[in-house]
Amino acid sequence: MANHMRLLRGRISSSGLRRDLAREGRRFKSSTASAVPGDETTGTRAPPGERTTLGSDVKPFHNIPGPKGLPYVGSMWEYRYGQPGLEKMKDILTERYRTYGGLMREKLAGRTRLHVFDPEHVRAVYRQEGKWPLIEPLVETTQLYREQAHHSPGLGNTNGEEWYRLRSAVHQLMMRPKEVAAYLPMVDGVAMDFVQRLCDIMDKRGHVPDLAVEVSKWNLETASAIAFHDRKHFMTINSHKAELWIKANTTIMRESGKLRYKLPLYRYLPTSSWRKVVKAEDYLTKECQQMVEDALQRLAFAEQNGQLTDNDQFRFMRGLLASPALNRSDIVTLTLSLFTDGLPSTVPSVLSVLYCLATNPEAQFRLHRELDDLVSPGSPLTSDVMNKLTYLKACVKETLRLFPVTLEISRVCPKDAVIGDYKIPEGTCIKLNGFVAHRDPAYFPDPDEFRPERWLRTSGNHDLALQREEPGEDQGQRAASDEEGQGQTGKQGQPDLTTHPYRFIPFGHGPRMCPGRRIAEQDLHVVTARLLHHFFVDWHGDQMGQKFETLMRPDCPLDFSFHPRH
Ligand code: HEM
Repeated sequence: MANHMRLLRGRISSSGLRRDLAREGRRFKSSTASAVPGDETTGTRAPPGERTTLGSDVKPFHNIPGPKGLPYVGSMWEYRYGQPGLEKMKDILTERYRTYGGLMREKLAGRTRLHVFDPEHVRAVYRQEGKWPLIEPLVETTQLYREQAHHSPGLGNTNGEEWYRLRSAVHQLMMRPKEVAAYLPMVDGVAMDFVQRLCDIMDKRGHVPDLAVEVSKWNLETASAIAFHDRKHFMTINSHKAELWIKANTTIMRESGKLRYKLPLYRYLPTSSWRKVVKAEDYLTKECQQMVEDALQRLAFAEQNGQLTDNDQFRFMRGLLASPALNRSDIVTLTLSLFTDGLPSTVPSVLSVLYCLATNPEAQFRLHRELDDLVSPGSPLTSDVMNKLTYLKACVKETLRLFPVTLEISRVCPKDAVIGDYKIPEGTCIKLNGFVAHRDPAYFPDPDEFRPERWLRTSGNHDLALQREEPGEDQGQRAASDEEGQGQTGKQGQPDLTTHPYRFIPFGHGPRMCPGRRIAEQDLHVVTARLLHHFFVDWHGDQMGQKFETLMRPDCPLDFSFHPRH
């Protein structure tokens, strides 16, 4: 009990947030330094004509529409026990958007949240987020567990100076394209082994039992190759170990998603859900500590024996060790993030890409043609080849539009602001629900169709190039240039919403943009290239949807078949 009470002072507890807000206030006045080294994302300008200051005609916060709900618990019961139920969170939020419009206010267990659906309002939130944006923890139970166990909090679970210390230590290491491209040969090697693994285990119909688990093992193998410069054989001899990792991660994401919409009793009492989470977190942390220790020993041995012959050996570990700001606990937590964050994000995205291609044979044929031109089974995928796979990248982007992994991006308002003519008080918890724009015909014509072509444009020499238009694409520079207007101007001087830079930000934007983005994209591109070069993929199931378990994953049995093409 005492432990639970102590946890009230958690790193992103309300008092912690107040401290962070006070610090933020100081920095807004004084700081001109960029948020993370090499990042000049912030300080975006307001489009001409858009208000940024508080005036007498600004409407009060409580006038923002939203469900009334019960006293204190607010609309929590509707998510937990209403129709269509928590798993269908995406549908519930879409319905809320239809009912209340681009801004919606609701209360959940005493906490008022502002939901922001409209890309123009999303832009307004990003514009005032500052250089050290404040968030609610990505996974609240993980934040609480680490606080209790005195572990380093990890990037998505902390704010202020602690966040900056961690983020600046790994930012270049994870986000610099050159840094990530150094892992390409290893990532490609694992993807080729994965193709072989599918060939080995599929039945005569081309059906792979437990495909989601197999893709998860591929992801763990790729992540361990990057993190530890080691192949752990999770797809073969150590597959049982991988299954334990996958199970622990699934437990955390599932239970955490449920606990988010319950009264937070687990903060004071060891409820059954909380005990499951602690067991899973204990397992993952202990295993990761062991793997980090093992990697450090191998690295020391290689150093002592003059075996470190090139920079790519133990690249990630050496990068972490080179940062004096990081202690051993930070190194374990950051490595754990690299190792497991792909499970609930990259893995469902791979499954969704396969689904989109299997159910859109024309797109699949076009991709086959691109791959046949550029990829050869016996040769490694080089950066040069990857750069030319424009249709493949458009397929991945289009999949993330139709099947986004995250429903909400969190921000806490660092100072009083105006969004959509309403006053938003300092400290307001904001949820950016940009995914509704993904299915809005104003932003994406024929939004329910899988049309990778919408991401392609013809360049001067008639080659197809991938559009670079979401602000996250290049860390915000483009967003800054697009701040002049909605995007481009369409017919009759109306803003053309189909080019709005905030209509599609699957990895977020600004200094807190997903640091795993480049790693996730490389993993997705490479594995899709290898799988689709080798197989024709078919789908035999019903229409696939998504279910909510903190993040989004496929909601139905994965009835694919894989047919070798060559
Ligand atoms: C398809 C795959 C993925 C998607 C769509 C995705 C998406 C996101 C989004 C939307 C955010 C919030 C960004 C914001 O607040 O503006 C985020 C944060 C984060 N992601 Fe990812 N992610 C993916 C994969 C990964 C991977 C593979 C890793 C680890 C290697 C990772 C690590 C993180 C971390 C640590 C944060 C918190 C960053 C911070 O608060 O500074 N993500 N991700």
